[in-house]
Amino acid sequence: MDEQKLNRTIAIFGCGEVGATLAYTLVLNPICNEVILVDPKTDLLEAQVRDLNDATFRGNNGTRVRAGTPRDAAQADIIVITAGAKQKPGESRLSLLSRNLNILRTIFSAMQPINPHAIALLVANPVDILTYFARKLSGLPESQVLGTGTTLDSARLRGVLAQRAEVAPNSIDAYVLGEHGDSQFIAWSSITIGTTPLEQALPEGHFTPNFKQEIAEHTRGAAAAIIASKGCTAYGIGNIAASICKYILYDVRCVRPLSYYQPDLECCLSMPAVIGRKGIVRAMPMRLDEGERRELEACAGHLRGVIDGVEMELKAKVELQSALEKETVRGGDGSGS
Ligand SMILES: NC(=O)C1=CN([C@@H]2O[C@H](COP(=O)(O)OP(=O)(O)OC[C@H]3O[C@@H](n4cnc5c(N)ncnc54)[C@H](O)[C@@H]3O)[C@@H](O)[C@H]2O)C=CC1
Ligand SMILES: CC(=O)C(=O)O
Repeated sequence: MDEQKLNRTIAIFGCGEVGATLAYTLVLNPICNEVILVDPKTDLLEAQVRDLNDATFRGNNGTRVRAGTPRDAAQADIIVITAGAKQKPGESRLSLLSRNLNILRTIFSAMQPINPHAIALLVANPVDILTYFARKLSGLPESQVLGTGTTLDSARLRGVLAQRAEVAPNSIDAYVLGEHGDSQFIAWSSITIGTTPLEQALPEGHFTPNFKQEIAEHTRGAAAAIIASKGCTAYGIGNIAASICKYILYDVRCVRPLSYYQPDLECCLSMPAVIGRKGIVRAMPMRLDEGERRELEACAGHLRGVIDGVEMELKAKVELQSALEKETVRGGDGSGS
């Protein structure tokens, strides 16, 4: 094992489809010496640990997988959150919010205190909203809390464009931005194949509004189409989350559309950023045309609306709790009626 892999730990909350696929990807492409899995389903957890370790013995690759507690996971270099409910066919990612936010609260409260240098990588959905609240719940610096965001959608976009243009996907620079969800949008104006703008790279007459709509619908609907047949998506996100872990541990400084806090939009959504050992090293400003700018603002407005709804509900609960406590004190004093 090379020097950089020594004493590197990646903790994964949730060892269902996504968590186990990520762990398996880390075993096949070793970048750390330890993977810690945390899941309240203890039978599943033990079985996943044994099965994953079986995959490490043949090559003696130096990565070991073990079960851990939230306190163990809190000391990892990277803490990945895949824990949570997933969409049933026809359900939206946003419908998972209240269940997965409760799980997120449990996880971060069980982890305190957290390694101050850890990077929290959110995968569970709705990933942009969970990333927003993980910043608050973790107590970590803003730049150390990020979500996989539209990295997966952008890969799907490159895949479909590659088929249409008959070139390799990695020769295409194309970004889906905004929400990892229905309000996402494609930054068409900046797509290039090699250095050639997409419109010129496609056969004449192909770059039409219909073409754009068809590709956008394909990309936006890709997860639902897979979930309808197999009940989950795991390989794409497993590979992407493992790559992001590598960019972090090796300070690779790749530019990817990750979900992170956008101060001007007051929410977390995906915009290109440089990713390295400290998480979001810096934003990489991107030129958007007027229509794309409007889509970004609409997307942020939508996410902000969801966040405001959660925060109002929380505030109402706190106020109710405090009113009930006052009532109890008054009753206890004998001053109540
Ligand atoms: N961001 C993205 O691009 C993608 C996100 N996802 C999301 O990832 C999440 C996980 O999906 P799957 O693995 O397919 O679901 P799954 O149901 O197979 O696994 C979820 C696991 O989380 C565990 N869990 C629940 N509470 C926990 C806690 N407090 N601590 C640790 N583990 C806990 C469950 O016991 C379960 O084993 C879902 O929210 C899904 O929507 C899935 C694919 C892509
Ligand atoms: C499930 C999900 O978020 C995805 O595959 O994009």
